[in-house]
Amino acid sequence: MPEGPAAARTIPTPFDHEQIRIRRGPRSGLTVIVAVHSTFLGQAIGGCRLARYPHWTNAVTDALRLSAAMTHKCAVAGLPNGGGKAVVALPPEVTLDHAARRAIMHDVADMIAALDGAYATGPDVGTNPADMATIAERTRHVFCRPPEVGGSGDSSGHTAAGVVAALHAVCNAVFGSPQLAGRRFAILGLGRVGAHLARHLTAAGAELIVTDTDTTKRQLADELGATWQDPDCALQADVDVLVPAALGGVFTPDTVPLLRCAAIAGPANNQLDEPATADLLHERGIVWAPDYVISAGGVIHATAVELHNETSEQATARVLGIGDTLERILDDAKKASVTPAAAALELARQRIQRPHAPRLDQVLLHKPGRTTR
Ligand SMILES: NC(=O)c1ccc[n+]([C@@H]2O[C@H](COP(=O)([O-])OP(=O)(O)OC[C@H]3O[C@@H](n4cnc5c(N)ncnc54)[C@H](O)[C@@H]3O)[C@@H](O)[C@H]2O)c1
Repeated sequence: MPEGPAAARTIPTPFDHEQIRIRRGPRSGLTVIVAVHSTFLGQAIGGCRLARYPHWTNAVTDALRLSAAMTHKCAVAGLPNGGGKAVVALPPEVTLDHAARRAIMHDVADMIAALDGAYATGPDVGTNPADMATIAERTRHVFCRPPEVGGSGDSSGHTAAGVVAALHAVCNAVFGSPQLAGRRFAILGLGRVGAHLARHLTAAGAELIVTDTDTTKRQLADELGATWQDPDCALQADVDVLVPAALGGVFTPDTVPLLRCAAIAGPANNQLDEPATADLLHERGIVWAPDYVISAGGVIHATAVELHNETSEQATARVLGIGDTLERILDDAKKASVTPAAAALELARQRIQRPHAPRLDQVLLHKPGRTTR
């Protein structure tokens, strides 16, 4: 390993985890993965994802990438935390009743408890504050339980608030005005965050195209007077800003040439199939606001309120700071003639140092090879 200042500023790679635990849950029978990417800045945090995967190994890949992105997210947000993620791999055909869901959450909770504070979880795709209350029955390392049991509740409104702050910054950088009124947006995914964004953008006077694979969400589109399109069409919509708010991997060498937007800014985690896709977007003149920068509102709010005892107003002010952070990143990128992705990574680099090499006894089942960077 090289020594000196350059080495000290090296960021952990996506496959450079401190701990990866994979276990078949004794109650649920499902594969549960907990990936702790880094605790260098503090306790690793990141949501618990409950999603369908063709095979549990796909869930491992997801956990590795998502937990690494959480390290970047926390660093850029200025949080004293590292990145982690819990993923439960649901086989495609399985449906869950109440008892099965509790069993899953207790399996997740026991794995978190065994990490002895290295990682704390919160809601993510497929889980909610009530699930966090179930996890809290077996470990205290959990965020966003419902307010009635002492947590800060659903984080999606705060995530959306951070994205809105980022959208103002993007519009300012790309169109010379932070105004959202009259701009055209396409929101891909009308889930918890996407629905908040759709309501906010409509109220701000923006023109909206929306989509979701769940066609029951069309009701919200009708309510808001938004144009409904199917997911493939919406991706190619002729809009000012595309707002990915569903799952990751949307932008690939195949989809980038189809895009007709000026900018992309949305909460979906891991939007690029590979980091190099940021260069393809840049070459097409499309400004990509790095997902981990602008989707940090939920985690910023939850940690401020639940860990640092800040008031909701103080926490909200921090969330809105995402707009300033993105403005700085877009400005740095322009000055250095690099992509916003590269400028964001440099900001993360300045805040993260490479953690100590993992102890072998911490890597219980799986330690993928280090990638070149
Ligand atoms: N909830 C938060 O606070 C938060 C915080 C940070 C990042 N994120 C990320 O934002 C994204 C959305 O989160 P959420 O909490 O709203 O999730 P959600 O599960 O509530 O919503 C996701 C929505 O996307 C839809 N969808 C799935 N595949 C789709 C596709 N191919 N095309 C269009 N729609 C599709 C689903 O039907 C669902 O309505 C996720 O990537 C999540 O990791 C969420």
